[in-house]
Amino acid sequence: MNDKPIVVLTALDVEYEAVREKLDTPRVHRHPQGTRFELGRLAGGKCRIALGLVGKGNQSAAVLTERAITEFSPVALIFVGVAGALHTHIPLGDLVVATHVYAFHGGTSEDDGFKSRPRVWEASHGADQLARHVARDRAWADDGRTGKVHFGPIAAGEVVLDSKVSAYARWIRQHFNDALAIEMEGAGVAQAAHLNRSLPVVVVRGISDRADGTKETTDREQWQARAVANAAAYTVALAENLAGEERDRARSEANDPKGSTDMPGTTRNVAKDNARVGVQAGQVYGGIHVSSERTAPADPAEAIAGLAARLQQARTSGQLDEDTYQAAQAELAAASETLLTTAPQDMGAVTLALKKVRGLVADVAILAAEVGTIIALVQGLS
Ligand SMILES: Nc1nc2c([nH]c(=O)n2[C@H]2C[C@H](O)[C@@H](COP(=O)(O)OP(=O)(O)OP(=O)(O)O)O2)c(=O)[nH]1
Repeated sequence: MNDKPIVVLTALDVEYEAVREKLDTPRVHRHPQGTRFELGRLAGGKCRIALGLVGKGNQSAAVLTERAITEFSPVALIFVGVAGALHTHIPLGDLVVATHVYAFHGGTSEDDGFKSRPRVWEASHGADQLARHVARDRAWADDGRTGKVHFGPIAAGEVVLDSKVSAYARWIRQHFNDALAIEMEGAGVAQAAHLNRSLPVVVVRGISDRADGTKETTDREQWQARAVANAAAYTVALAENLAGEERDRARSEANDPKGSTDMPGTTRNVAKDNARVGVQAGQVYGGIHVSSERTAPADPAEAIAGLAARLQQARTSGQLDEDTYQAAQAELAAASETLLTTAPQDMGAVTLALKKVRGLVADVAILAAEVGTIIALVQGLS
């Protein structure tokens, strides 16, 4: 089964908490640069979520979206948060899902005034259709939620708008008249996704104020928490649907590999003790070309570095759990260190550390085999 997660990003703690509540026993996933994601399945559902907090603003949203995409290779990305309404027909607590995101700050300042040069990102057709379907279905509101989902453009900039009459308010009304809501992260997220082969992104915003000078009051009345609770409920339903579509797609490709340019589903083997798995295949079409997947490096240090990278991939794909991954990396680091500081005839400690790694990754046959190859390389040094 294809088990790539859906990445869900948020800017504020109140937004993060609203989504986190929906996860069944989330576990921390630490990025080497310090970003902490939480991975978990939706309670009562099948979809895996990688949840992250990007903070306020388009810049950090773009950087951390890029980081999340690289780390998890997700099926799709959803940004969930609050926003201010730009049209009076959208009440507090309703949701706005972006059909377009305007980066409204772009422009040129000339003698006769400021000319707008916004960047615009359009939601992908498939994601937009599915988001509308989920909104119509209203199963997400089964627990009595009354919020409505509106589809339309969202304006994303670097300011919190809390006025009807300020220069910003006039500027937005004049140039982005169809924008339904205003916020500060959608443009960064959309740009990062666009640069990643146009990964499908859905921006979901719960309306928590009217961007009209009353934000302090609506914040005090807890509208952020109320609005984002609606947004999180809708997001859960959307994520399950996005993941379901991806499963259907993977299944139909596996059943009809001729119509697909990708490899059908991956076959994963678990080899224990002395068992070995040669080739296991469901159906084989056409001529068969067999070659070794990788040429093993002759240098043990290089081989250990390659293995460290593959351990990381195995952790990301869920083949290795966090504790096993950390323990294996620690042994690998010890092996590397000893390799550098020990004479070639005295490699016992390196071999021992590598054997511990092999024991730790024994459930992932391909990794265990790779460790075996490195052990042989190291033993060949002495
Ligand atoms: N409800 C609402 N949310 C907005 C607006 N503009 C805006 O960027 N957002 C979204 C995106 C940001 O992540 C976040 C900003 O809201 P906030 O409550 O943190 O704004 P603030 O900086 O004035 O808040 P504070 O820390 O001063 O209390 O909410 C807006 O006008 N209304």
